[in-house]
Amino acid sequence: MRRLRASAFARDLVRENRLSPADFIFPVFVLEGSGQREAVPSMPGVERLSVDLLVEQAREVAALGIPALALFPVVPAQRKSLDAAEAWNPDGLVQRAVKTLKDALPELGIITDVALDPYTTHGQDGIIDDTGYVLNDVTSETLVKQALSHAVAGADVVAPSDMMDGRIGAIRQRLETEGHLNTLILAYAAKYASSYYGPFRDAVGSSGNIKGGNKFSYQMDPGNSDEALHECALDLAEGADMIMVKPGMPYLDIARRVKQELKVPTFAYQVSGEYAMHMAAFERGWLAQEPVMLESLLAFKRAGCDGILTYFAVAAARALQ
Ligand SMILES: NCc1[nH]cc(CCC(=O)O)c1CC(=O)O
Ligand SMILES: [Mg+2]
Repeated sequence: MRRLRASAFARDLVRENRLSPADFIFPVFVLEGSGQREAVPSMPGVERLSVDLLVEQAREVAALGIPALALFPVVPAQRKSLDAAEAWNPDGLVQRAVKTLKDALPELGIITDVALDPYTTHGQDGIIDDTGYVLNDVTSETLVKQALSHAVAGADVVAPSDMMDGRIGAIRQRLETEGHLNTLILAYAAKYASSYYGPFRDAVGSSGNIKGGNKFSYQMDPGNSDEALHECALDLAEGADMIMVKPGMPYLDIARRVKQELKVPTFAYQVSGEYAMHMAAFERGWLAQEPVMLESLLAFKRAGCDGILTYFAVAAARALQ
């Protein structure tokens, strides 16, 4: 076996999987105002940006050959409510950010997150009843309005990350009747109730709202694997174009099964906690940043993913130039 490992040319020639900037989706946190830039303490190197600065960052993203951005809003407390009405405000932060980005960089794919957690006072992804239970169908109707407002603003891809049942079908139907025939749906079909999301909740400012709560009644149980295939099959039947598995590295087995059994475009989200643990080790000098970052991303390709949503997108794309 060692003959093919003995020289760089032979290793290059027989390498089965490789990374390219075209594999990445870059997640960004968008703030109100202009000239605003805030560091996220639990995610070193990640900044929340107002739309004007985000456009500058998006230019670099596009120049590096990264195909798409995923937008996550930081919603001011006074815009949060029990009914999450700000989520479908045509002049809301996300809707304005989408318009501005599409005007500035029409070729860059813009993916929007369809979920209510940035907009609810309690930080849950849906509308709750008086026991705190997240109501499925009422939430789904709200998600339809939110997704449509994103499509109207010009989003290329709407990405429901809420895990309500039936919402993909409802969103697809509404997009069709409103004439948004080519708006893509990236379904967070296999999204686990993970403890790796903590830094993200800090970044969007929802961790204080959700307090000691959890999302066990709608996100998947980490013990399950077959259920992920069932979830993905349902979302595909309802009209999803692409599937997201989330988190990433601890769920590579799921990404592998989804790709192998369903043979559809499959993405994985290397989530905030995965980013944070890598960065913590890099900052301490315990792991070497560039090779470990690239190795962590290559694992997704080997598992069969078509792409990776990662906070390392820009750093990795630079490393690959
Ligand atoms: N709609 C919720 C949402 N959208 C993106 C993330 C997490 C992403 C990350 O950790 O990087 C979450 C997590 C949650 O359920 O609170
Ligand atoms: Mg589902």
